[in-house]
Amino acid sequence: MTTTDGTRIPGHVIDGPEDAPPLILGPSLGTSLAVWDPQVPALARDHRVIRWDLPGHGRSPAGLLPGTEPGTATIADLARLVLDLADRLGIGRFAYAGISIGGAVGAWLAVHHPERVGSLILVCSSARFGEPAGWHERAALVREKGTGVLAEAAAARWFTPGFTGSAAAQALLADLRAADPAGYAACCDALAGYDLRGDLGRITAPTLVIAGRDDPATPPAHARELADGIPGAALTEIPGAAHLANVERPAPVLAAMLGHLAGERPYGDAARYAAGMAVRREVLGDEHVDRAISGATAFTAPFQDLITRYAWGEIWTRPGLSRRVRSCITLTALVARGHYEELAMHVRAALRNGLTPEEIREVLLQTAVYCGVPAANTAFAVADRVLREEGKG
Ligand SMILES: O=C(O)CC1=CCC(=O)O1
Repeated sequence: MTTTDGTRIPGHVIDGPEDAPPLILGPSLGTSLAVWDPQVPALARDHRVIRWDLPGHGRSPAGLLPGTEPGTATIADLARLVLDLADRLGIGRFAYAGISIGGAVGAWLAVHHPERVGSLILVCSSARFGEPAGWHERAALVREKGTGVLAEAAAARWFTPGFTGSAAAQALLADLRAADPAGYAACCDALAGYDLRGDLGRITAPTLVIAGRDDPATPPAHARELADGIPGAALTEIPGAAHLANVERPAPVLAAMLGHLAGERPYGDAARYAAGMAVRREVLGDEHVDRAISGATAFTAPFQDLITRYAWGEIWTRPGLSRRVRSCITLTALVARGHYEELAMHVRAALRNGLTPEEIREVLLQTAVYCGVPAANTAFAVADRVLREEGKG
Protein backbone atom coordinates (compact mmCIF):
# COMPACT_ATOMS: atom_id res chain seq x y z
CA MET A 1 0.00 0.00 0.00
CA THR A 2 1.39 3.41 -0.96
CA THR A 3 0.25 6.44 1.02
CA THR A 4 -0.13 10.00 -0.22
CA ASP A 5 3.42 10.94 0.86
CA GLY A 6 4.81 8.01 -1.14
CA THR A 7 5.61 5.88 1.94
CA ARG A 8 4.84 2.21 1.45
CA ILE A 9 3.13 0.61 4.39
CA PRO A 10 2.36 -3.08 4.85
CA GLY A 11 -1.17 -4.49 4.63
CA HIS A 12 -2.59 -4.52 8.12
CA VAL A 13 -5.68 -5.02 10.27
CA ILE A 14 -6.52 -3.10 13.44
CA ASP A 15 -8.64 -4.39 16.33
CA GLY A 16 -9.49 -2.97 19.73
CA PRO A 17 -10.22 0.47 21.16
CA GLU A 18 -8.53 3.37 19.38
CA ASP A 19 -7.35 4.95 22.64
CA ALA A 20 -5.95 1.71 24.15
CA PRO A 21 -2.17 1.18 24.32
CA PRO A 22 -0.88 -0.02 20.93
CA LEU A 23 0.32 -3.58 20.42
CA ILE A 24 1.87 -4.48 17.04
CA LEU A 25 1.86 -8.16 16.02
CA GLY A 26 4.29 -9.55 13.42
CA PRO A 27 3.69 -12.84 11.53
CA SER A 28 6.02 -15.73 10.72
CA LEU A 29 7.40 -16.56 7.29
CA GLY A 30 4.79 -18.06 4.94
CA THR A 31 1.81 -17.06 7.08
CA SER A 32 -0.54 -14.10 6.94
CA LEU A 33 -1.64 -11.90 9.82
CA ALA A 34 -4.37 -14.53 10.38
CA VAL A 35 -1.73 -16.50 12.28
CA TRP A 36 -2.62 -14.27 15.26
CA ASP A 37 -6.38 -15.00 15.05
CA PRO A 38 -6.39 -17.22 18.16
CA GLN A 39 -5.05 -14.44 20.41
CA VAL A 40 -6.50 -11.24 18.92
CA PRO A 41 -9.98 -11.18 20.55
CA ALA A 42 -8.48 -11.35 24.05
CA LEU A 43 -5.53 -9.04 23.31
CA ALA A 44 -7.85 -6.45 21.74
CA ARG A 45 -9.84 -6.06 24.95
CA ASP A 46 -7.07 -3.91 26.48
CA HIS A 47 -4.93 -3.02 23.47
CA ARG A 48 -5.23 -1.40 20.08
CA VAL A 49 -3.89 -4.41 18.17
CA ILE A 50 -2.24 -3.79 14.81
CA ARG A 51 -1.32 -6.85 12.76
CA TRP A 52 0.86 -6.49 9.66
CA ASP A 53 1.67 -8.75 6.70
CA LEU A 54 5.11 -9.56 5.31
CA PRO A 55 5.83 -8.56 1.66
CA GLY A 56 4.01 -10.92 -0.71
CA HIS A 57 1.98 -12.43 2.14
CA GLY A 58 -1.71 -11.83 2.97
CA ARG A 59 -2.58 -8.20 2.26
CA SER A 60 0.94 -6.95 1.41
CA PRO A 61 2.20 -6.83 -2.20
CA ALA A 62 5.51 -8.50 -3.00
CA GLY A 63 6.96 -5.17 -4.14
CA LEU A 64 6.57 -3.60 -0.71
CA LEU A 65 10.34 -3.30 -0.44
CA PRO A 66 11.02 -0.98 -3.40
CA GLY A 67 14.24 -1.42 -5.32
CA THR A 68 15.16 -4.56 -3.42
CA GLU A 69 17.14 -6.78 -5.77
CA PRO A 70 16.98 -10.54 -5.10
CA GLY A 71 19.41 -11.35 -2.30
CA THR A 72 19.52 -7.91 -0.73
CA ALA A 73 16.46 -7.56 1.55
CA THR A 74 17.25 -7.23 5.27
CA ILE A 75 15.41 -7.43 8.56
CA ALA A 76 16.11 -3.70 8.87
CA ASP A 77 14.04 -3.17 5.68
CA LEU A 78 11.13 -5.06 7.22
CA ALA A 79 11.52 -3.12 10.48
CA ARG A 80 11.35 0.13 8.50
CA LEU A 81 7.95 -0.98 7.17
CA VAL A 82 6.71 -1.44 10.74
CA LEU A 83 7.98 2.01 11.78
CA ASP A 84 6.36 3.58 8.71
CA LEU A 85 3.10 1.86 9.61
CA ALA A 86 3.32 3.05 13.24
CA ASP A 87 4.15 6.59 12.08
CA ARG A 88 1.22 6.53 9.66
CA LEU A 89 -1.11 5.50 12.52
CA GLY A 90 0.31 8.19 14.83
CA ILE A 91 1.84 5.63 17.17
CA GLY A 92 5.09 6.58 18.91
CA ARG A 93 5.84 3.90 21.47
CA PHE A 94 4.26 0.45 21.24
CA ALA A 95 4.35 -3.06 22.62
CA TYR A 96 5.44 -5.57 20.00
CA ALA A 97 4.97 -9.32 19.68
CA GLY A 98 6.26 -11.33 16.73
CA ILE A 99 6.44 -14.95 15.67
CA SER A 100 9.72 -16.19 14.19
CA ILE A 101 10.76 -13.66 11.49
CA GLY A 102 8.09 -11.34 12.96
CA GLY A 103 9.93 -11.64 16.27
CA ALA A 104 13.27 -10.93 14.58
CA VAL A 105 11.80 -7.65 13.33
CA GLY A 106 10.71 -6.79 16.89
CA ALA A 107 14.10 -7.68 18.38
CA TRP A 108 15.86 -5.58 15.72
CA LEU A 109 13.56 -2.63 16.53
CA ALA A 110 14.19 -3.05 20.27
CA VAL A 111 17.96 -2.85 19.62
CA HIS A 112 17.95 0.01 17.13
CA HIS A 113 14.87 2.00 18.20
CA PRO A 114 14.54 1.37 21.95
CA GLU A 115 12.52 4.56 22.28
CA ARG A 116 9.73 2.98 20.18
CA VAL A 117 9.48 -0.50 21.75
CA GLY A 118 7.99 -0.38 25.24
CA SER A 119 7.57 -4.13 25.64
CA LEU A 120 8.63 -7.13 23.56
CA ILE A 121 7.36 -10.69 23.09
CA LEU A 122 9.33 -13.11 20.90
CA VAL A 123 7.39 -16.25 19.96
CA CYS A 124 9.34 -19.18 18.46
CA SER A 125 12.02 -16.81 17.25
CA SER A 126 15.80 -16.65 17.19
CA ALA A 127 18.80 -14.31 17.21
CA ARG A 128 20.08 -16.21 14.15
CA PHE A 129 18.02 -18.62 12.03
CA GLY A 130 20.77 -21.06 11.07
CA GLU A 131 23.26 -20.91 8.23
CA PRO A 132 22.65 -18.32 5.48
CA ALA A 133 23.17 -20.95 2.75
CA GLY A 134 19.94 -22.75 3.68
CA TRP A 135 17.97 -19.51 3.26
CA HIS A 136 19.64 -18.69 -0.06
CA GLU A 137 18.74 -22.20 -1.29
CA ARG A 138 15.14 -21.82 -0.15
CA ALA A 139 14.89 -18.40 -1.82
CA ALA A 140 16.20 -19.83 -5.11
CA LEU A 141 13.81 -22.79 -4.94
CA VAL A 142 10.80 -20.55 -4.35
CA ARG A 143 11.80 -18.11 -7.09
CA GLU A 144 11.93 -21.05 -9.48
CA LYS A 145 9.01 -23.21 -8.35
CA GLY A 146 6.73 -21.05 -6.15
CA THR A 147 5.76 -21.51 -2.52
CA GLY A 148 3.54 -24.58 -3.04
CA VAL A 149 6.57 -26.87 -3.06
CA LEU A 150 7.29 -25.88 0.55
CA ALA A 151 3.91 -26.84 2.00
CA GLU A 152 4.67 -30.42 3.06
CA ALA A 153 7.94 -29.55 4.83
CA ALA A 154 6.38 -26.43 6.35
CA ALA A 155 3.54 -28.49 7.86
CA ALA A 156 6.13 -30.68 9.59
CA ARG A 157 7.98 -27.67 11.02
CA TRP A 158 4.92 -25.66 12.01
CA PHE A 159 2.81 -28.31 13.75
CA THR A 160 3.15 -31.54 15.69
CA PRO A 161 1.86 -34.48 13.61
CA GLY A 162 -1.56 -34.72 15.28
CA PHE A 163 -2.40 -31.08 14.53
CA THR A 164 -1.60 -30.86 10.82
CA GLY A 165 -5.06 -31.98 9.68
CA SER A 166 -6.88 -29.30 11.72
CA ALA A 167 -8.79 -26.53 9.97
CA ALA A 168 -6.49 -23.90 11.53
CA ALA A 169 -3.38 -25.66 10.20
CA GLN A 170 -4.82 -26.15 6.74
CA ALA A 171 -5.88 -22.49 6.50
CA LEU A 172 -2.33 -21.35 7.28
CA LEU A 173 -0.86 -23.79 4.77
CA ALA A 174 -3.25 -22.31 2.18
CA ASP A 175 -1.81 -18.87 3.02
CA LEU A 176 1.68 -20.26 2.37
CA ARG A 177 0.64 -21.64 -1.04
CA ALA A 178 -0.93 -18.25 -1.87
CA ALA A 179 2.17 -16.27 -0.87
CA ASP A 180 3.95 -14.46 -3.70
CA PRO A 181 7.30 -16.20 -4.45
CA ALA A 182 9.22 -12.91 -4.81
CA GLY A 183 7.98 -11.63 -1.43
CA TYR A 184 8.63 -14.95 0.29
CA ALA A 185 12.13 -15.17 -1.22
CA ALA A 186 12.92 -11.60 -0.10
CA CYS A 187 12.06 -12.65 3.47
CA CYS A 188 14.43 -15.64 3.12
CA ASP A 189 17.14 -13.20 2.03
CA ALA A 190 16.45 -11.09 5.12
CA LEU A 191 16.73 -14.16 7.35
CA ALA A 192 20.03 -15.18 5.70
CA GLY A 193 21.67 -11.91 6.72
CA TYR A 194 20.16 -11.71 10.21
CA ASP A 195 22.39 -12.19 13.24
CA LEU A 196 21.47 -10.26 16.38
CA ARG A 197 23.46 -12.39 18.83
CA GLY A 198 26.01 -9.66 19.57
CA ASP A 199 23.32 -7.01 20.16
CA LEU A 200 20.88 -8.75 22.50
CA GLY A 201 22.41 -7.04 25.55
CA ARG A 202 21.34 -3.67 24.13
CA ILE A 203 17.63 -4.50 24.42
CA THR A 204 16.06 -2.50 27.22
CA ALA A 205 12.38 -3.35 26.64
CA PRO A 206 10.93 -5.83 29.15
CA THR A 207 10.99 -9.03 27.11
CA LEU A 208 9.16 -12.35 27.18
CA VAL A 209 10.52 -15.21 25.07
CA ILE A 210 8.13 -18.08 24.23
CA ALA A 211 9.32 -21.40 22.79
CA GLY A 212 7.48 -24.42 21.39
CA ARG A 213 9.03 -27.48 23.05
CA ASP A 214 8.79 -29.50 19.82
CA ASP A 215 9.75 -26.71 17.44
CA PRO A 216 12.26 -28.05 14.89
CA ALA A 217 12.70 -24.66 13.16
CA THR A 218 13.66 -22.55 16.18
CA PRO A 219 14.14 -25.12 18.95
CA PRO A 220 14.06 -24.14 22.65
CA ALA A 221 17.85 -23.67 22.59
CA HIS A 222 17.29 -20.63 20.34
CA ALA A 223 14.80 -19.24 22.85
CA ARG A 224 17.26 -19.78 25.69
CA GLU A 225 19.94 -17.91 23.75
CA LEU A 226 17.52 -14.98 23.37
CA ALA A 227 16.46 -15.06 27.02
CA ASP A 228 20.05 -15.38 28.26
CA GLY A 229 21.20 -12.48 26.10
CA ILE A 230 18.36 -9.99 26.68
CA PRO A 231 18.72 -8.32 30.10
CA GLY A 232 15.94 -9.37 32.46
CA ALA A 233 14.08 -11.45 29.83
CA ALA A 234 11.61 -14.13 30.93
CA LEU A 235 11.30 -17.48 29.14
CA THR A 236 8.23 -19.71 28.78
CA GLU A 237 8.30 -23.11 27.07
CA ILE A 238 5.04 -24.48 25.68
CA PRO A 239 4.74 -28.28 25.65
CA GLY A 240 2.94 -30.01 22.77
CA ALA A 241 3.72 -27.28 20.26
CA ALA A 242 6.00 -26.92 17.26
CA HIS A 243 6.91 -23.70 15.39
CA LEU A 244 3.47 -22.08 15.33
CA ALA A 245 3.00 -22.62 19.06
CA ASN A 246 0.37 -19.88 19.36
CA VAL A 247 -1.83 -21.68 16.81
CA GLU A 248 -1.41 -25.18 18.21
CA ARG A 249 -1.57 -24.20 21.91
CA PRO A 250 -3.44 -20.84 21.86
CA ALA A 251 -4.40 -20.74 25.54
CA PRO A 252 -0.99 -21.05 27.26
CA VAL A 253 0.62 -18.69 24.75
CA LEU A 254 -2.15 -16.14 25.32
CA ALA A 255 -1.86 -16.50 29.11
CA ALA A 256 1.90 -15.86 28.95
CA MET A 257 1.39 -12.85 26.69
CA LEU A 258 -1.35 -11.32 28.85
CA GLY A 259 0.78 -11.81 31.96
CA HIS A 260 3.69 -10.04 30.32
CA LEU A 261 1.59 -7.20 28.92
CA ALA A 262 -0.17 -6.70 32.27
CA GLY A 263 3.23 -5.95 33.78
CA GLU A 264 3.80 -3.35 31.07
CA ARG A 265 2.55 -0.47 33.25
CA PRO A 266 4.37 -0.31 35.57
CA TYR A 267 6.84 -2.93 34.49
CA GLY A 268 8.71 -5.10 36.99
CA ASP A 269 11.73 -4.12 39.03
CA ALA A 270 14.03 -6.60 37.27
CA ALA A 271 13.18 -5.18 33.87
CA ARG A 272 13.47 -1.62 35.17
CA TYR A 273 16.89 -2.40 36.63
CA ALA A 274 18.03 -3.99 33.33
CA ALA A 275 16.77 -1.05 31.28
CA GLY A 276 18.33 1.43 33.71
CA MET A 277 21.66 -0.34 33.71
CA ALA A 278 21.78 -0.34 29.89
CA VAL A 279 21.12 3.43 29.69
CA ARG A 280 23.46 4.16 32.61
CA ARG A 281 26.27 2.36 30.79
CA GLU A 282 25.55 4.22 27.53
CA VAL A 283 25.50 7.63 29.24
CA LEU A 284 28.20 7.27 31.91
CA GLY A 285 30.39 4.66 30.23
CA ASP A 286 31.27 1.10 31.28
CA GLU A 287 34.37 2.17 33.20
CA HIS A 288 32.45 4.46 35.53
CA VAL A 289 29.56 2.03 36.04
CA ASP A 290 31.86 -0.95 36.67
CA ARG A 291 33.75 1.14 39.24
CA ALA A 292 30.51 2.16 40.96
CA ILE A 293 29.14 -1.39 41.07
CA SER A 294 32.36 -3.12 42.13
CA GLY A 295 33.04 -0.41 44.72
CA ALA A 296 29.63 -0.91 46.35
CA THR A 297 29.64 -2.25 49.88
CA ALA A 298 26.83 -4.02 51.70
CA PHE A 299 26.01 -0.58 53.10
CA THR A 300 25.94 1.28 49.74
CA ALA A 301 24.61 -1.50 47.42
CA PRO A 302 20.93 -0.64 48.03
CA PHE A 303 21.71 2.94 46.96
CA GLN A 304 23.38 1.72 43.74
CA ASP A 305 20.31 -0.40 43.10
CA LEU A 306 18.03 2.58 43.74
CA ILE A 307 19.76 4.94 41.32
CA THR A 308 19.97 2.30 38.58
CA ARG A 309 16.26 1.52 38.84
CA TYR A 310 15.01 5.03 39.64
CA ALA A 311 17.24 7.66 38.01
CA TRP A 312 18.20 5.53 35.01
CA GLY A 313 15.43 2.90 34.66
CA GLU A 314 12.56 5.23 35.46
CA ILE A 315 13.56 8.64 34.08
CA TRP A 316 16.51 8.50 31.65
CA THR A 317 14.74 5.68 29.75
CA ARG A 318 11.64 7.81 29.08
CA PRO A 319 11.09 8.66 25.40
CA GLY A 320 9.74 12.23 25.88
CA LEU A 321 13.07 14.12 25.80
CA SER A 322 16.28 13.44 23.93
CA ARG A 323 19.36 12.51 25.93
CA ARG A 324 20.96 15.79 24.81
CA VAL A 325 18.13 17.78 26.39
CA ARG A 326 18.25 15.63 29.53
CA SER A 327 21.97 16.43 29.78
CA CYS A 328 21.33 20.19 29.52
CA ILE A 329 18.77 19.97 32.32
CA THR A 330 21.03 17.83 34.48
CA LEU A 331 24.04 20.15 34.11
CA THR A 332 21.89 23.13 35.06
CA ALA A 333 20.43 21.42 38.11
CA LEU A 334 23.87 20.33 39.33
CA VAL A 335 25.21 23.88 39.05
CA ALA A 336 22.14 25.24 40.82
CA ARG A 337 22.67 22.90 43.76
CA GLY A 338 26.49 23.19 43.79
CA HIS A 339 27.09 19.46 43.16
CA TYR A 340 30.43 19.95 41.40
CA GLU A 341 31.71 16.34 41.65
CA GLU A 342 28.55 15.12 39.96
CA LEU A 343 28.92 17.99 37.51
CA ALA A 344 32.29 16.66 36.34
CA MET A 345 30.73 13.23 35.71
CA HIS A 346 27.81 14.79 33.84
CA VAL A 347 30.05 16.93 31.64
CA ARG A 348 31.53 13.61 30.44
CA ALA A 349 28.00 12.21 30.08
CA ALA A 350 26.94 15.29 28.10
CA LEU A 351 29.79 14.69 25.65
CA ARG A 352 28.71 11.06 25.33
CA ASN A 353 25.15 12.23 24.70
CA GLY A 354 26.35 14.34 21.79
CA LEU A 355 26.68 17.84 23.29
CA THR A 356 29.64 19.79 21.91
CA PRO A 357 31.99 21.77 24.22
CA GLU A 358 30.45 24.92 22.75
CA GLU A 359 26.96 23.77 23.73
CA ILE A 360 28.16 22.90 27.24
CA ARG A 361 29.63 26.41 27.47
CA GLU A 362 26.24 27.87 26.45
CA VAL A 363 24.50 25.84 29.16
CA LEU A 364 26.96 27.14 31.77
CA LEU A 365 26.56 30.75 30.56
CA GLN A 366 22.82 30.31 31.01
CA THR A 367 23.39 29.06 34.57
CA ALA A 368 25.38 32.24 35.31
CA VAL A 369 22.11 34.14 34.90
CA TYR A 370 19.74 31.76 36.68
CA CYS A 371 21.98 30.06 39.27
CA GLY A 372 24.36 32.95 40.00
CA VAL A 373 27.78 34.02 38.74
CA PRO A 374 29.82 32.42 41.59
CA ALA A 375 28.16 29.03 40.94
CA ALA A 376 28.83 29.30 37.21
CA ASN A 377 32.40 30.42 37.90
CA THR A 378 33.12 27.14 39.73
CA ALA A 379 31.20 25.18 37.11
CA PHE A 380 33.32 26.68 34.31
CA ALA A 381 36.50 25.62 36.16
CA VAL A 382 35.18 22.06 36.59
CA ALA A 383 33.99 21.76 32.98
CA ASP A 384 37.21 23.26 31.63
CA ARG A 385 39.24 20.63 33.52
CA VAL A 386 37.03 17.77 32.30
CA LEU A 387 37.08 18.96 28.69
CA ARG A 388 40.89 19.13 28.78
CA GLU A 389 41.06 15.63 30.29
CA GLU A 390 38.79 14.39 27.50
CA GLY A 391 40.99 16.06 24.87
CA LYS A 392 38.28 18.58 23.97
CA GLY A 393 39.63 21.67 25.78
O1 LIG B 1 10.26 -21.59 7.52
C1 LIG B 1 9.83 -21.97 8.58
O2 LIG B 1 8.89 -22.71 8.60
C2 LIG B 1 10.46 -21.54 9.87
C3 LIG B 1 10.68 -20.08 9.93
C4 LIG B 1 11.86 -19.43 10.03
C5 LIG B 1 11.65 -18.00 10.07
C6 LIG B 1 10.18 -17.96 10.04
O3 LIG B 1 9.49 -16.95 10.12
O4 LIG B 1 9.65 -19.19 9.94
